[in-house]
Amino acid sequence: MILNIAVLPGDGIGPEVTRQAVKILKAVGETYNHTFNFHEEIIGAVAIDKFGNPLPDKTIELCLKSDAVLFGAIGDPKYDNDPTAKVRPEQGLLKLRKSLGLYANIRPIKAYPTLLEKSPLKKDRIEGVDFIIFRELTGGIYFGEKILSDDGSYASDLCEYSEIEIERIAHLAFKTARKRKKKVTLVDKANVLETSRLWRKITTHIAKSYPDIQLDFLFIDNAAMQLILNPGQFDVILTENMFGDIISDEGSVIGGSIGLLASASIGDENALFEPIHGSYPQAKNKDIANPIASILSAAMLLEHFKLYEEAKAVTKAIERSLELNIVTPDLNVESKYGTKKVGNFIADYIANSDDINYNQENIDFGQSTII
Ligand SMILES: NC(=O)C1=CN([C@@H]2O[C@H](COP(=O)(O)OP(=O)(O)OC[C@H]3O[C@@H](n4cnc5c(N)ncnc54)[C@H](O)[C@@H]3O)[C@@H](O)[C@H]2O)C=CC1
Ligand SMILES: CC(C)CC(=O)C(=O)O
Ligand SMILES: [Mg+2]
Repeated sequence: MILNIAVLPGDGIGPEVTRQAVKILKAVGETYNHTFNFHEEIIGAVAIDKFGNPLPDKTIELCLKSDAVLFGAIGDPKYDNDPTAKVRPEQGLLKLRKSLGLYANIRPIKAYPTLLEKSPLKKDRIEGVDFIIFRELTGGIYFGEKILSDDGSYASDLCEYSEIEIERIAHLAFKTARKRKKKVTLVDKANVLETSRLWRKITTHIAKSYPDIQLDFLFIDNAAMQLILNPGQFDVILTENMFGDIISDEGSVIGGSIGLLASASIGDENALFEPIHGSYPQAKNKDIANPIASILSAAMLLEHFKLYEEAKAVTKAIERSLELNIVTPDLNVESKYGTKKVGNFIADYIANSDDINYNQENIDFGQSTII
């Protein structure tokens, strides 16, 4: 298969982790005889520094003509600490999602057997946990009209949703549940918000076309608690933009690190693959950021193009790195392995298959010649 992949590393740890994902895709391409072409462009704070624009036209054009986008992260403390900044890195990502019509952000969350002890949550609560959050990505409060009064004493963010925005992601969630444990939980705040009541009405209507799927409702405040108390109850969570953003970071605690959580942002015409974490500026250029979220996002890209065997090879290599404790310091504070070495191990494992006897003491890291 030939794929043209736009690579947007972005800011902070974005370039480091994305480099590992590209390395893994190159290993997959070489091992399974695919041609993956990579074209890089800027987005976020680096693009503001260069062009005064967090999403330059060239970047959108590249994404629109590519088969898929691999995104790193955006954000920089100089904007986070300046609430008056008019141009912000995050606007680049929001505009990109809107421009590409990426309305469904799919965030799988699972507890890896080898990491059960790494989570601050009790083992018996998280064992076997495996659910997916379907987060609406181009509507809601992030995209509604924003007002700041001239004297700066009043601000407003409008939360809006239309029927079609809810319908299209709800169908995706129900279809996915059909292939899983057949349960959809709509997370909202329908006791207070008009938009949430619209979500309930439309989702209840759509559920009639999926009689084999159980539809449950949870208010967001309760859902935030249930996610910690009893995460095993979830299969597919369907929710609006901001609630999905928040509960997925919370859910990452189940796996042991946000550095493990990948996502696919899907539209009718385009697809983008991105870790759920941000630019983690404290770790920039320190070779400590966990690259697995980015590498798993690359695996989701492969699945999107029905390259299931290839995606499996990536997840198997990741699982092996976790089993061998070849992990970054977020999963083992005493780890001697950094971002690059974890990436190298996973790339080498894919290229050499599991015939090699990986003896941790004998691993010659850096032998990966791919990047
Ligand atoms: N999709 C994106 O590009 C996102 C961008 N941001 C931006 O990122 C910047 C930092 O935001 P924060 O709230 O600090 O969120 P963050 O996700 O960058 O970091 C929060 C914490 O998560 C952990 N973490 C994140 N990524 C990790 C990785 N790969 N390996 C190990 N640990 C990791 C670290 O402990 C870190 O302190 C801000 O400018 C924010 O706007 C935040 C979220 C998403
Ligand atoms: C940085 C924001 C625009 C979004 C965010 O936090 C996310 O997509 O997870
Ligand atoms: Mg977020």
